[in-house]
Formats: sequence, C-alpha cells, structure tokens
Amino acid sequence: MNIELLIKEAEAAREKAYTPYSKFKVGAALLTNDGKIYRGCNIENAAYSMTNCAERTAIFKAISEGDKEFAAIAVVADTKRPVPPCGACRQVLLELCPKDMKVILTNLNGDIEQLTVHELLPGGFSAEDLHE
Ligand SMILES: O=c1ccn([C@H]2C[C@H](O)[C@@H](CO)O2)c(=O)[nH]1
Ligand SMILES: [Zn+2]
Repeated sequence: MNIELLIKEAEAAREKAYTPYSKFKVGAALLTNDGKIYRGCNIENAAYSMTNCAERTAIFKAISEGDKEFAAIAVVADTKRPVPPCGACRQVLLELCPKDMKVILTNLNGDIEQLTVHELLPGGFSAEDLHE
C-alpha cells in the first residue's frame, strides 16, 4: 500500500471541504481491498449538528457504492498534531472497517501517525455486543 499516495488523495479531498462556519477543512481517502480510493471531505450545515466529517463522508460513499472491504484510511487537516478523528467517526470506523485496519493521521506539515481502528476506540461498543 502506498501511504504517500493515499495522503495525497486525502489532501485533494480536503480541497472540496464545505466549511463556511468553522473554516476548518478536512480530507480523507479510504482505500478498498481491490485498490479503489474513495475521497471524503467535511460538509457543514447552518444547523451545525448536521455536519458530516471527512472520514464518514468517505466511508458512506464507499458503502453506498457497494464497497465494504477496506484496507486503510488517511485523514488530513491543518493541525499541529496529526488530526485526530472525532468520537462519532471512531464509532463509525469500528462498525464498518476491520479492527486492525490502518488509520493514517496526518497534517499539512507532513507529520504522520499510524494506528488501528481498535487503537482509536479501545473497548468501543460494537455489533458483537448486540448478540449473546
Ligand atoms: O477528524 C475530523 C475532525 C473534524 N472534522 C470536521 C468537522 C467540522 O466540520 C470541522 C470542525 O470540527 O472539522 C472532520 O471532518 N474530521
Ligand atoms: Zn468525525
């Protein structure tokens, strides 16, 4: 897997962010097991809570196209440290991606942090908890 390429895709996705309220642009790029890349950006709303983060945009685009096997996601924003996904996105990643999938967090300075979905939300509530 080419991490640099995935980060470039996330940077390109970030350019499309719709952020009239926060002015904080985020981009994500989700790699499928068969090599497809879904880009996502954050999309805000005057009713603030309707905002969709970049990570969830990318994942929801993929799922809605019938892709469900994911290898990695890269996320980028103009932050001091590599941008940490919010709690809602961590929960959605846990639901729809493998626990050991790589999450590549970065910023515009080129700082990179790699961790897994499980490391982002250890002990998180998941589908397994619904069944006996
Ligand atoms: O990992 C993150 C963190 C924040 N945001 C968005 C939500 C909102 O539009 C803006 C400020 O929180 O950044 C993302 O898209 N992804
Ligand atoms: Zn989020």
